Amino acid sequence: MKSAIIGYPRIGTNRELKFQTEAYFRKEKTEEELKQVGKDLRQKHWEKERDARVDYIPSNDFSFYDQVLDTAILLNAIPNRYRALNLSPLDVMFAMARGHQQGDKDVHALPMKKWFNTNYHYLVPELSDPKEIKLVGTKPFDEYKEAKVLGIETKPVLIGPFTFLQLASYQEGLNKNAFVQPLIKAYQQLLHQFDTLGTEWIQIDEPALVYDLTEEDQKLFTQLYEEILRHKQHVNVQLQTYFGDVRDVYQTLQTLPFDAIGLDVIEGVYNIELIKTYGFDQSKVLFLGLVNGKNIWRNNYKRSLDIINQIKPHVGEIVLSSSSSLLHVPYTVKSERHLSAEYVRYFSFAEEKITELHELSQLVDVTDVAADECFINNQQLFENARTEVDQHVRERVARLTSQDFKRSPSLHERKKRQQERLKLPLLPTTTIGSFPQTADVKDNRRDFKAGEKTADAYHCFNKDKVKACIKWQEALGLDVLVHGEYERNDMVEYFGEQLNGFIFTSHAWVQSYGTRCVKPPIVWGDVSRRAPMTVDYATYAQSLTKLPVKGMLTGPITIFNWSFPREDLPVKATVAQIALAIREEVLDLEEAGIGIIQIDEAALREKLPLRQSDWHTNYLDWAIPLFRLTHAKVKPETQIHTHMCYSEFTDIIHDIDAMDADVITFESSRSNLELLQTLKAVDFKMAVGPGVYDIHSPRIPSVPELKTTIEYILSVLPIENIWINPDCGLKTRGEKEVDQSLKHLVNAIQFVRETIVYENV
Ligand SMILES: Nc1nc2c(c(=O)[nH]1)N[C@@H](CNc1ccc(C(=O)N[C@@H](CCC(=O)N[C@@H](CCC(=O)N[C@@H](CCC(=O)O)C(=O)O)C(=O)O)C(=O)O)cc1)CN2
Ligand code: MET
Ligand SMILES: [Zn+2]
Repeated sequence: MKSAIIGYPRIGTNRELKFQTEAYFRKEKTEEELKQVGKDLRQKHWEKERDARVDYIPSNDFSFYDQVLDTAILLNAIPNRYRALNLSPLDVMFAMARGHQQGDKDVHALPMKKWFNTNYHYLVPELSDPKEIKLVGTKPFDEYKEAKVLGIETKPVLIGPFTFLQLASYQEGLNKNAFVQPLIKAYQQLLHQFDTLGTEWIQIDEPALVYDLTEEDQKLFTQLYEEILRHKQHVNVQLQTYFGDVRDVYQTLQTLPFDAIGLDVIEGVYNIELIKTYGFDQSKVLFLGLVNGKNIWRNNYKRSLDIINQIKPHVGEIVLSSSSSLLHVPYTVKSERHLSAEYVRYFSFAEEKITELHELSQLVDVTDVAADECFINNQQLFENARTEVDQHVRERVARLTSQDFKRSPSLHERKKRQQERLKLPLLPTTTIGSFPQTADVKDNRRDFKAGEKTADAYHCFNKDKVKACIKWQEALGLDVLVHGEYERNDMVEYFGEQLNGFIFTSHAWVQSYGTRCVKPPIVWGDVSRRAPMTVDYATYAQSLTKLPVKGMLTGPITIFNWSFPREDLPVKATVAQIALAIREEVLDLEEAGIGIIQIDEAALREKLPLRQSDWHTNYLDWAIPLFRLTHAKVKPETQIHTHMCYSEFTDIIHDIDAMDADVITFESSRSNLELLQTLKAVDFKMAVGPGVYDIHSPRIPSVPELKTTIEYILSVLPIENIWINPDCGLKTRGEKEVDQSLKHLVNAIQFVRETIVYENV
């Protein structure tokens, strides 16, 4: 059997691409130098895959920022405001990704959204003129040729037109339909050009097929591919899906003239049923995704061989594949020099996964598998239960009763008591928690972790930062302060490092967006709290000021969703354990006199099942109560905040309300505050802080634009329910940017407050 992968990570084993790109942003590297870094990385990856004997090696899976943005540019979907900047193509791309502000030029970045149910973010293409949509780029051809020169035949990867249309945004008055014909033409040309190049295979990714599809969606999909494939000649076309099953179009896929279909049988377990029930066109190749592209555990060869054997009778040729792109896992366990071998042998990152694929593809053809050394070694990992059980934690979870999940008194009553205690002004201003993680902050942590600095010196430095941060916020005139999160490498990893049951890595970076990466901790065993995790810094910060300082925690759903989960325990069981640990922390903060506690659930929306029928039963029905578990026992006068990064929760607004926090802040500036109308429509009760500017871009918002935003918010929601804040934490920004942006924010709010007072006289 042959093997394939859908895509490989691209940030570099040591995040070379991140560091070089950021250096380019700072103008310390030239365009040529940056392009060379990309070229070297591509070569390294192709050679690695070739040496691991991957039969179908992807190309065009590389990107300097994001593959959806690349696709938009390939198809000429570049809004005029970016063209008008008169920048080089590379800088136009970065302007679309990050915004651009220089002299009198000032454009926002495109909106950024979650890539399906992952922590990766893509830029939302903006479609405004069907006449403009055409194949203008050459990236897929260039990278194919680049590999060819190295003697490597690759399979170029493209995002398909159906997914592209589903993910794009449309100018008023336009919708998908207007863009169907130009897209068909562009993809026909793509195929034709690959024919000319003699390319053997291309892979067209259509992950949007795993959503619930309406009849109209299904028609659109069929129409697109009937036309695109009508004049297909030499190049073989593989239609690739991932992150779920394709129940709505399974039979359509069989009848369309694809040469291969790629199905994920990890998240899309139901695909196995579909194959067994409806069969599989024998003239097509099945790319069978059974090495998990999103988790980091070794593949269980016995289970994989079982799946292959179940499917084999129904299918012609099978190629073994990853279940998704390997973009979502780190590079290699070889970089983990500090983790004990006892752990490491259970892990498989991208490099190990391509080896697993090769081993599996060999094992399929072995007659006596049970006697095969490679198989035996693999099975040893799965024979004995891996972890000990923490009986104490399991009992605590089992003993929870409905009272543990219910906060009283009512929100309305709490609001009065909290206002008596906090005495906040109208339209209170605050920030989301983190302040810039400048080089000195990171160096301090690096020195400490490398053993070059004592714990005392490490914390001393951080406390000085906290002190300066409090003074800074007081000078700015903010109302509710934060300590700045200087002691945290990341809002999830920090807690992972301190909780029993988690292990953490030193180099296992995964791209989150652009040059930003995360190092998700790994859930190894049962989770519990060893000791208070945040109380020291919180009380220290509060001791420096009379203004309230928010205690800052990450919620259990987000800690879980941004970790690599264990697979031997139901998800909700692990989340319940984390929730108990966070509850202890919440109560300790309250006990220490912290009056406002923020429990971030930035990732709540992310793992909402892709199919609506699963939303409640598989997720919200336990996730929302487990959030309440963390704060249900606090006093009425303790104010609970939560924060969410991605505000697409119109559909689940009642579930958000049921979290029963007192205040929620959320990202909204890149999505034009669309959520506000929903909040108004459902008479949302919690106080809300809709982010008034986008912190993911270095662009500084002006006072007039902030005023306009605030006035708009005031026109929709009741004034006594509104908080004013940026849309997320400030850790990725520079100090100067933050200072200016927050000055503008305070300036704008002072003006608005004065006009309101004036109008009310
Ligand atoms: N887990 C998670 N997911 C999230 C978010 C988030 O905050 N956390 N936010 C949303 C947006 N995504 C984001 C993801 C990453 C970052 C981010 O800033 N990441 C940092 C890394 C943060 C970190 O863990 N830093 C470490 C490591 C620092 C470091 O770079 N160390 C060097 C050595 C020091 C040096 O010389 O630079 C190294 O390891 O090589 C630390 O501070 O300790 C980055 O990519 O730059 C921001 C937003 C959605 N998903
Ligand atoms: C990604 S959500 C971030 C929340 C966190 N408190 C911060 O400000 O960084
Ligand atoms: Zn956020």
